[in-house]
Amino acid sequence: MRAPDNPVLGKGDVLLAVDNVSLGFGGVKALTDVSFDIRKSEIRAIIGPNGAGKTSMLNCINGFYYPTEGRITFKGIKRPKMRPHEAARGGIARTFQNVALFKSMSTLDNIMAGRSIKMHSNFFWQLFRHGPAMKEEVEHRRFVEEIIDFLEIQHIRKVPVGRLPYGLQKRVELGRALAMEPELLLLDEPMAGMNLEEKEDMSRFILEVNQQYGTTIALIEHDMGVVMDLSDRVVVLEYGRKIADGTPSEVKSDQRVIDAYLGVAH
Ligand SMILES: Nc1ncnc2c1ncn2[C@@H]1O[C@H](COP(=O)(O)OP(=O)(O)OP(=O)(O)O)[C@@H](O)[C@H]1O
Repeated sequence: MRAPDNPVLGKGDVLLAVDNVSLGFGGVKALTDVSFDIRKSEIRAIIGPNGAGKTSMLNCINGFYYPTEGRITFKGIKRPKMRPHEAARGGIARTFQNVALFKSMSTLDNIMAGRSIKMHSNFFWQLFRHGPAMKEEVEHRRFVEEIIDFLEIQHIRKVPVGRLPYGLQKRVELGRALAMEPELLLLDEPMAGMNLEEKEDMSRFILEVNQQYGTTIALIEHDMGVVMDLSDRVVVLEYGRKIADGTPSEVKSDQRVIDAYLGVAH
């Protein structure tokens, strides 16, 4: 029997399942037979040395790549081939290793751009900011302002993001992803390039998003302190294969994980 299109999942139910996924680029195998799941309302980390296949995995989950083998099931439904914007409409939003914002646009406009995925009125009405579009825009703007308050970025709401320091750009990018009200939020190295204070702020926001809104989060992160503090469960990849999966303390004491990280400068 086919699952309903929008099943109501409770905390701890499997939200996304990755089953035997492999991904190849010509002769290079980025992922080999990887399986794991992400449960509703958890913070799930994906870790591993450089080139382990972490970003490739996120790209499969949000539709940038389609697995060569295996399948991905989201909310109980085997995912058809889908593009990133379709995944976003389905409830999967992400941020990128290198910030991907509209640099000449303000913080507010970048976050509004993320919100546009939720807007229903057609282009004709939006063009004239009239009728249904007007009312809709007011509501969406209110939601975006809430995100701006939540992320404590009121002071930069009108600033073009290209002029902001990197740590703040990362925060705006998080805001844009939150504007999509995702069920699953994918964060690719959310702390990369940040100083200690910025990392603490970002950790706090990630925890608050998870706890206040119940948003399920999967993140790639190299800072092991952050990973161990934030995540409920950790999956470890090495050379495209899964080598461990468990709670932070289980993973930390796993000999294969210790070996994989020996000599790696993270
Ligand atoms: N578009 C692509 N074309 C060819 N090879 C690719 C492509 N994307 C990734 N790869 C290869 O797949 C492997 C996994 O790369 P991936 O970026 O997923 O690793 P990663 O764990 O995210 O690494 P890092 O921590 O350095 O970001 C690497 O060998 C990489 O060179």
